[in-house]
Amino acid sequence: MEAAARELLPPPVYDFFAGGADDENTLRDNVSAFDRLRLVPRVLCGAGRPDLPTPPVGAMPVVLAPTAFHRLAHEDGERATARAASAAGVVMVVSMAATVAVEEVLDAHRGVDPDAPAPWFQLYPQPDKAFMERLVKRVEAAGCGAFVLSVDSPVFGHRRRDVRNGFLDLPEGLHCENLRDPDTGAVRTIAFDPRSGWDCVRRLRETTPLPLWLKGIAHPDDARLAVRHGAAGIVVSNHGGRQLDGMPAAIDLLPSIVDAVGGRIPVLMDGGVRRGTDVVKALALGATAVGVGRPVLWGLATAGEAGVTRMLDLLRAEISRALALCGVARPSDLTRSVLCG
Ligand SMILES: Cc1cc2nc3c(=O)[nH]c(=O)nc-3n(C[C@H](O)[C@H](O)[C@H](O)COP(=O)(O)O)c2cc1C
Ligand SMILES: CCCCC(=O)C(=O)O
Repeated sequence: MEAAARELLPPPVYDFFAGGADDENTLRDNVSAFDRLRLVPRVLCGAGRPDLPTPPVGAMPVVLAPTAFHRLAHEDGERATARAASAAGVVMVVSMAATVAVEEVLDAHRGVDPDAPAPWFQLYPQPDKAFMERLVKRVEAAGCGAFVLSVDSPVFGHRRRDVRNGFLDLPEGLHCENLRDPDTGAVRTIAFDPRSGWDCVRRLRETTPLPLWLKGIAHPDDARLAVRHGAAGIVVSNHGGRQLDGMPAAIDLLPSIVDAVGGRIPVLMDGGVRRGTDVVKALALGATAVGVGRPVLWGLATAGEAGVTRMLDLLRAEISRALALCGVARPSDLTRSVLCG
């Protein structure tokens, strides 16, 4: 699907989606680290056909990671993504930098299956606290089920492809609709705030009763702090290799964080998940579920809603087959013993 999307997208847009920070070492490692892990199945387990539902996320152990600017991939943008997520019963994490307003994304989602798990909403900490509070209330009113605070972006990563391509602003007509002022119609820009600290988490928890996840946790000490600050869960992530180049692959960060959390809250991971066997490996290392970022964009670029649906169908079939081949009945039954060494 990536190859097909690359044919269709303007090269600077493909590069913005595909690229990572600086030398892209972390970007490449996210994928290759999965390939270095090997699975050792058990036989004659009599596990039957696997059952994929995965609380607290959805119909399978996969969520759609928040990615910016879906209308760069397809005219319908986040509406198309939401319809595919709704049909599949998986959680879509709507980016703060979505190019469709959260109310319209939620309408599209409800239009397919009103009983599907509600989308979650991703936030970057903003220095303007009054604005943050208004946005949180707006997102609650729209019907999102949780917030995901991305804590890995005190400044924006340095993406050399974008610098080379002069890819700085959204093209004419596309805007971050969640940052539009309802009174003036003006759209503000997303701030990346190096002064934000744990008080931002405290404040958000006081602002909303919805579960608050922290995304971009890499250090076990931060995982413990997240638990202490009442996070509903964490997402182990290096932002798809787009922030600090030189970080370990996300899958290699996972085990020590799972150990630090000790089962107190669910741990998700994202970065480099491309196959059902990658999902199995992450779950074996203690993740409750995984996020996929770029695969959603490739699906969108190739065929809009149908492309995202196709991507999710492929993943679902691969997860189911991999679980069956490992002799495991459900995602939560996976343990480290299925991994070699
Ligand atoms: C084009 C693009 C845009 C992204 N935009 C956001 C964003 O707005 N907010 C956020 O928290 N993460 C963002 N991410 C990071 C993803 O949520 C996720 O961590 C990453 O894509 C996972 O890696 P994968 O693409 O290898 O699956 C973005 C990633 C990409 C590739
Ligand atoms: C202004 C949001 C840009 C999102 C993005 O590119 C990323 O988070 O990687």
